[in-house]
Amino acid sequence: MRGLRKRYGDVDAVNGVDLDVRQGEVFALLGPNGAGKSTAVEILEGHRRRTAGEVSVLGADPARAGRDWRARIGIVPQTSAENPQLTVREMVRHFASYYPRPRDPDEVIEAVGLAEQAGRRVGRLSGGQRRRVDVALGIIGDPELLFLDEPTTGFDPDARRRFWELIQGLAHDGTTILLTTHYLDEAEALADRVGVIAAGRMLAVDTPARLGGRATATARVSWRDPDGPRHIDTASPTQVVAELSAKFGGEVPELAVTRPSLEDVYLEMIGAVR
Ligand SMILES: Nc1ncnc2c1ncn2[C@@H]1O[C@H](COP(=O)(O)OP(=O)(O)OP(=O)(O)O)[C@@H](O)[C@H]1O
Repeated sequence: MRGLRKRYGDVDAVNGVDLDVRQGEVFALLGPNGAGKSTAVEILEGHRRRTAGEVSVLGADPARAGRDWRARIGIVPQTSAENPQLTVREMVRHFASYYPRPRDPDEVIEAVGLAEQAGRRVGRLSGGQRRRVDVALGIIGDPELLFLDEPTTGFDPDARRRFWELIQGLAHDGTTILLTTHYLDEAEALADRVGVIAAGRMLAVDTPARLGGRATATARVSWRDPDGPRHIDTASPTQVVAELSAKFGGEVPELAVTRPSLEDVYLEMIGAVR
């Protein structure tokens, strides 16, 4: 996208965003509530009209692309409209019939961890289980490009880890993935690169490890002395650890070397535009 803008009345929801997501990449869009993430993603999906700017998705303009293009993308929207009367298996099979080359419905149900619930009506599932149905419907068409809008909201920790493995598997098989998330650990686990949006503008795009200068940021070396916990902030933690090791003659009690977390740099970044 180049110079993407979306205006609702007098609100600039997306205010001149440039972004390239590469084929085969997992890209995470981060940003506070109301930053413009869903608006941008829905424009890319062809579900929302833009006010201005250029957009190309799999070589087509989503505002004009047709059914063939639609069959090549998969969408897990933020809120879904499932039929509560259908069973999980009926629902997934039904969606499979929309696509020219769908994946096997039972395999997809298994992959999202719903094999045991396959015969249960969607309306009887828990919130997290319904979210897994959404994910199943997003991948049933075997998309080249998958959009995931806050996919793991409501997942328990085990389901989130399993979902990550599913996404890593899809990425490994070459699916390009654009996701939005409020979970920084999710972005760190999944994304090749992240983009931080606030107030409709892209503040930074980088790998999770390098965002906001994380990789070169001052490290904190902390340990326990006989008289209590100690720490030093330093640009050369290896040297500090070597000195401590010599001083203690071996193991340094409670030794840790830490750098700012992705959440630390993210919060600092969005704090600057509040
Ligand atoms: N249909 C609409 N009509 C008017 N304003 C809208 C509409 N949809 C979104 N907005 C406004 O556009 C801005 C961006 O909203 P958007 O849903 O894109 O944010 P988001 O980053 O996805 O937020 P969240 O993390 O809460 O999902 C907000 O100020 C929102 O109130």
